[in-house]
Amino acid sequence: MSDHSVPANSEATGSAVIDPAAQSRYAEAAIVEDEALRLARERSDELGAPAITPAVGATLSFLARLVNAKAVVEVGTGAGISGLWLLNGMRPEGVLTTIDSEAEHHRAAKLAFSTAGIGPSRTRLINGRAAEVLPRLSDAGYDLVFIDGAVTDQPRFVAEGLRLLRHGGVLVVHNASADGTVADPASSEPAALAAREAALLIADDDSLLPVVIPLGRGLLAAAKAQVEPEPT
Ligand SMILES: C[S@@+](CC[C@H](N)C(=O)[O-])C[C@H]1O[C@@H](n2cnc3c(N)ncnc32)[C@H](O)[C@@H]1O
Repeated sequence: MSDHSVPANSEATGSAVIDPAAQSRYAEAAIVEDEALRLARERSDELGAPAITPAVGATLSFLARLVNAKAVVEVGTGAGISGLWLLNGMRPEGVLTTIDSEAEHHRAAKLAFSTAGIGPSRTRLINGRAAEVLPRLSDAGYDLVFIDGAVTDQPRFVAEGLRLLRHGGVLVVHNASADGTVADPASSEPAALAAREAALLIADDDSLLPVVIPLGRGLLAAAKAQVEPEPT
């Protein structure tokens, strides 16, 4: 017998329901990170740049591999944990463009990339505010866009990210749950409102196929159609 509590809707759906915390532990325990990631996590803790979890990292690698990513944009480099995972799934010659407003975070990320044996030609670190940097990047020039900045910036970054995404590419927003507040209909905190607005931008775009992946702080991923949808 499991000692996990069973959510109230399990009888109504008739499906076997596993405690979400147990599911999350299962997903995270399945991933083993290497020494470069372990060291990067230490630096990330010291800097106070909260990193994605291992299962989120594995999901990013998986998606990068799935879209055969050659060009990826990331908002929120931090100490480079998500960057390492993205690069792991990208094509060997692929380039990660990663933006962060904190030069210190970029120094830590550079160290993480070199520790992992990633050549400098594979990363383009742009130090600046994403709202100023993203508009300078090419339309439809990227296979995958990963957004991991402040939740309140998500609508602006999603709008820019969708412009950058090629057909058949994938957009991924981290902390789409706004630290769990989105699921509470009564919450009108700025972060919850912003995360909802970003999700609506995605939901309203007919070329996108979205999915919520409940790992880490919540991923909202959206696959862009291979071709422009027919006008209705
Ligand atoms: C949650 S951390 C990113 C962690 C990283 N993705 C990882 O998993 O290792 C968020 C990062 O976004 C950066 N950031 C926050 N707002 C930003 C903005 N407007 N423009 C650029 N970077 C920003 C912060 O400096 C911080 O390094």
